[in-house]
Amino acid sequence: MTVCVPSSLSFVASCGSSCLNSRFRGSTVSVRGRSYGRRSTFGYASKTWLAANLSRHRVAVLPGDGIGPEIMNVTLEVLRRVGEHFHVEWEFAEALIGGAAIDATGDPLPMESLAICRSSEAVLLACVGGPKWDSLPNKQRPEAGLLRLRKDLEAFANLRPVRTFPQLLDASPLKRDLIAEVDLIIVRELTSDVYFGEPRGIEFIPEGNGEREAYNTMSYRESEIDRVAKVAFELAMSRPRQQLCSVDKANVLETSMLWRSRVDAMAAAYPQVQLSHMYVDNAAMQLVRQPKQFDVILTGNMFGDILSDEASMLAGSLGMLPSASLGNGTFPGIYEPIHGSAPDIAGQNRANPIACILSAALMLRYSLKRPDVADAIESAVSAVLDRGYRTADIMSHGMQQRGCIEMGEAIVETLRESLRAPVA
Ligand SMILES: NC(=O)c1ccc[n+]([C@@H]2O[C@H](COP(=O)([O-])OP(=O)(O)OC[C@H]3O[C@@H](n4cnc5c(N)ncnc54)[C@H](O)[C@@H]3O)[C@@H](O)[C@H]2O)c1
Ligand SMILES: CC(C)[C@H](C(=O)O)[C@@H](O)C(=O)O
Ligand SMILES: [Mg+2]
Repeated sequence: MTVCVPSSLSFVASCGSSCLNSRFRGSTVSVRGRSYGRRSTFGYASKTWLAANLSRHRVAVLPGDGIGPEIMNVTLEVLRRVGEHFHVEWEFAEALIGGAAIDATGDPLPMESLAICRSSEAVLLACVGGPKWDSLPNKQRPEAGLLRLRKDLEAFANLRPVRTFPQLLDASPLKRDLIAEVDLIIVRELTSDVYFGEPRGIEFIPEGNGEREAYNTMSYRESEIDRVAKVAFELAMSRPRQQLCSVDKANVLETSMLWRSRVDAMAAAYPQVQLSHMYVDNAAMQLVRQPKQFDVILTGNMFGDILSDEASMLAGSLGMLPSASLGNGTFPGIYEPIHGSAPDIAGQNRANPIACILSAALMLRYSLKRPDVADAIESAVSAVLDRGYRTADIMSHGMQQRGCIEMGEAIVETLRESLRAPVA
């Protein structure tokens, strides 16, 4: 099976293609009788050069709820800036999801949104949910729209990289030495487990004097375990340490027992990978005791959800962690920060847009095959942190606090400065 993961890794992936843009309509300019291509901020490029180097990408943009529109606006500005420099023409196809979609259509994932996502090369999503919709029946909640999107696009492998920025070591409540140079990645299964298992429900117990019982089903098929385990093994192969820790609860749960046996069986095909297993309760503790012991962590949907929020504190904040949700290449990948809609700070210009911006960088790297552009964005984020700019969630002594918009402007400005030279 082909798995849709970074082309920079040692195996092939197909996540939608970048296409040469024959429709580009930039103005041409004439200098001393010679006709040149479109004048960019940075200089002139020949028509032939432009024809060969222009790319046009259609991206579904789903701002969602709460801080979603704020961080998405900033992220799109960053993409526009790098687009100008690298001659990437964007088609941002905006679509509704979550509470915003419920308010407009009654459905957290309208058919039209799904069609827009399916017809795009990648999906860039901010976050969904909020107290306004918390009392709706489960299937009508904003979160149900997100889960349906992941399932419909068969995005079964959710990659959640956790890297500490050296500039943010004091932003974490954990000790500097403990978190310096953490570089791990959680591969979270995303379309099965107790999130999707049937039966599920809340019912009155027969003869229970009005008492209700709620139940969910944790289930995994072998094929579901195998396909995500393969992603994790391949990823581990591509990394210098080549270590894989599979996290489960195989001392109690049948799903985990099956999980462990399938992962063990696959290990024979990857002799270079050093495989270990860990129970999830121990893994939660080890992540804060000695996070540098981890390289690639493979785990199920619910354990991965919880462990990744915990791991975000290694990087200083939930507002720092991006993610990529990938399938086998049939459908576009979904790129989303791991955090939620942060209703407590929504509408206050206090959100950290970096997780969303870094998710856009992952999109460029994985789906759009533009690691050069992704690098530029990641470097600009790092440079802005070097300058001491911080949103409230990563603020520490002596740094300069900025709002969401100002943080975005600083990143765009940094890109403007660092990308001054024309593309050769
Ligand atoms: N992928 C998603 O869309 C997603 C993920 C998690 C939660 N949710 C939903 O979001 C809503 C709120 O859930 P929650 O409060 O448990 O989790 P949350 O992630 O929204 O917020 C948890 C805490 O982290 C802070 N935070 C999160 N992102 C931040 C950012 N970018 N910058 C600064 N601070 C940030 C929040 O202010 C809050 O204090 C719920 O409706 C939940 O279902 C959605
Ligand atoms: C909102 C919710 C459905 C979602 C999840 O549990 O997958 C979120 O917590 C996440 O981590 O993306
Ligand atoms: Mg979560």
